[in-house]
Amino acid sequence: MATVTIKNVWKYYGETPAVKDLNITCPDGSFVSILGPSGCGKSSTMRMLAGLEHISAGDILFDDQRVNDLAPKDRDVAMVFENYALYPHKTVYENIANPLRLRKASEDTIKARVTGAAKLLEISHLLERRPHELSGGQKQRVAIGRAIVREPKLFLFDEPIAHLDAKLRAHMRGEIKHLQRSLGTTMIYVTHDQLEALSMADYIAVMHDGELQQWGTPAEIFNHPVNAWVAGFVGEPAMNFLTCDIKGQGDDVLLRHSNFEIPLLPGQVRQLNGAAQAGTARMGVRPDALSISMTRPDEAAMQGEIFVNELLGGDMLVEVQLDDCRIRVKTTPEFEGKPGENCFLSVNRDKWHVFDAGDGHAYF
Ligand SMILES: Nc1ncnc2c1ncn2[C@@H]1O[C@H](COP(=O)(O)OP(=O)(O)OP(=O)(O)O)[C@@H](O)[C@H]1O
Repeated sequence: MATVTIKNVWKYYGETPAVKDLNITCPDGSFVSILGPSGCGKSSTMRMLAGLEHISAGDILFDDQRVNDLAPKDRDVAMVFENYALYPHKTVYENIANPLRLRKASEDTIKARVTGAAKLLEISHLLERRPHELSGGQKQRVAIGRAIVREPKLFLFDEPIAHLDAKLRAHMRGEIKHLQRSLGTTMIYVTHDQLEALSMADYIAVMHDGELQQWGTPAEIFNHPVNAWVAGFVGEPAMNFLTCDIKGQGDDVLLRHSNFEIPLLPGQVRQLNGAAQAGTARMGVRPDALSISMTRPDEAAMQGEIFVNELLGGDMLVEVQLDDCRIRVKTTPEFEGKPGENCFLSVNRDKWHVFDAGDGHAYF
């Protein structure tokens, strides 16, 4: 186990920076997800942690040890990739045993660790098979087994379940989280899938364009995004954004859209801190922080027209045309409004956000 510190780390490929001044501390024994879209620098970060990529500037420390110049084999790190790279001609047992054989471990140690890992991963019955006789999920377990037997101080998982089908992915999310908890080994898990990060990690590092946008627990990232980019990236269905004017003075401040006006709560006025008063701002509201009705509930309600309804299992997602934009509302499957009908939307006033119209930082 190890505390992993990434300190002012940069990665350049030629002139182009792929990772820009990254600072992250992953506590010992924690499950940390590095989350971001394709090209944001996730894999470059992982490869620097593993020692597969030179660090252009900055330091990486495992506990107090600076590992910048340590060869991959000396870092005591086990990696699992999306491509599990099993040896096709070897049995599952031998695939899992391979790193121990390379270390010249004793036959007793190999047997104990391989059977232990197989039991943990529930693949004991597959030990004599070869990779072509396994499903995608089973192959991934073998790859994880091969990482576990090394008993490393750090696991690096790079999109390990991205290619599995949705049902198996959901299952493996739980399995990997459970595994990390039972082993207690620090894990850094790269994904572009916000649901994976939110459901598995103790802490999430959200990256965009090589830069760390936000570090926090899943609840902090989801409920208090630091900027409009994080707010829009995390959460499914995605947050709605509306450009509004901010009007008023003192404690009486309103968010005004062509369609509605919402008075800010006193705490929200303080958080705005005068910075965006008398200007434009972006209002952000998640689909489940809105409620929809067919009659006007109060003066502050937004008025729109139902564009389309989508039934998503236990929820109904309603897309509403609001002047020149569309916003999405989560409601129950019993909702009876039909496309083309007028409707009203109310905002849960504790659960909306205001972002700066310029740089997008969150006021609240
Ligand atoms: N070996 C390389 N040479 C040049 N540029 C590279 C190299 N590897 C990555 N890059 C560039 O660095 C940036 C970050 O790439 P990286 O693979 O770290 O992103 P990522 O977030 O892991 O993306 P993905 O999810 O698609 O794998 C991208 O713009 C990519 O094109």
